Amino acid sequence: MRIALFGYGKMGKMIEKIASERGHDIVARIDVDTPKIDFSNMDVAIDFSMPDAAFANISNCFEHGIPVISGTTGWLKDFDKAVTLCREKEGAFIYASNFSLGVNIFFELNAYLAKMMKNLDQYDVAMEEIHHTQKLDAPSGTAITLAEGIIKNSNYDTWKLGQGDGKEIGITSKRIESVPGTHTVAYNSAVDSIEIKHTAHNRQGFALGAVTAAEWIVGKKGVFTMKDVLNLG
Ligand SMILES: NC(=O)C1=CN([C@@H]2O[C@H](COP(=O)(O)OP(=O)(O)OC[C@H]3O[C@@H](n4cnc5c(N)ncnc54)[C@H](OP(=O)(O)O)[C@@H]3O)[C@@H](O)[C@H]2O)C=CC1
Ligand SMILES: O=C(O)C1=N[C@H](C(=O)O)C[C@H](O)C1
Repeated sequence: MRIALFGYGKMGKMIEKIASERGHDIVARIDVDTPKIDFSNMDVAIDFSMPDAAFANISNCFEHGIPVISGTTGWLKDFDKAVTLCREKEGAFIYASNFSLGVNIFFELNAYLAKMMKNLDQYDVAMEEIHHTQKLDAPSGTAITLAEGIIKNSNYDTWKLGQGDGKEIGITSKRIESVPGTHTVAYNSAVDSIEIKHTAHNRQGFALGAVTAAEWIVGKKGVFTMKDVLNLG
């Protein structure tokens, strides 16, 4: 498969390594100053760039009929526009705030736990995410997906950065040198706490998930999620 990388930073380089090990060709490494992109020479695009760049990259690929795997976080204000354009152009699209198998299992666990806790008013939920100091967005995309999973399955109706209040899920974002990504969801009462936690040990899981999604999407049309790719739930 011929893969174009939009964004060739920490994730772009890890994806190149995993994709090459799986026998794929990296045909383009696109950065902010790439003068001209040859869309005729790629089967799929994988975008791990920057919040301000993602939507333009994704739109450009749809305009040229290229399926897109999108891992960049912090651009979701434009997500609905991307979905509409994908459908208009009969393209193919997967966005995931987190491509790792472990986090996608964690998303399911989070939804299940939220359902169990729904009517137990003595517990308040709180979330913490920890990432490396170069991360541009807060809270993390994964924390937002976890909050959405709780909102869908509980009486909480929104989230906010910092301390939550009543029906708000409070999310604490910490930035610590070189942490790949740690997420904790805690239900706290006066007598105990229940916590679920996912810890990424490195970036390989994210990259493998993105390459797996790219392998899966070629030849398909539509807007999909990692649940479709991984056959979860
Ligand atoms: N969904 C998931 O599973 C995961 C998502 N992420 C997300 O992926 C994104 C990238 O992460 P990471 O690789 O760590 O970040 P990096 O900062 O290491 O890499 C981002 C790269 O994008 C480049 N870039 C800037 N503008 C453009 C543009 N217009 N087009 C293409 N590339 C551009 C940057 O170049 P330059 O430095 O020259 O500006 C840089 O090389 C983040 O949003 C992060 O949150 C990260 C891990 C997992
Ligand atoms: O920026 C990162 O590094 C990561 N970003 C994603 C997010 O915002 O959730 C996924 C992962 O946690 C690493």
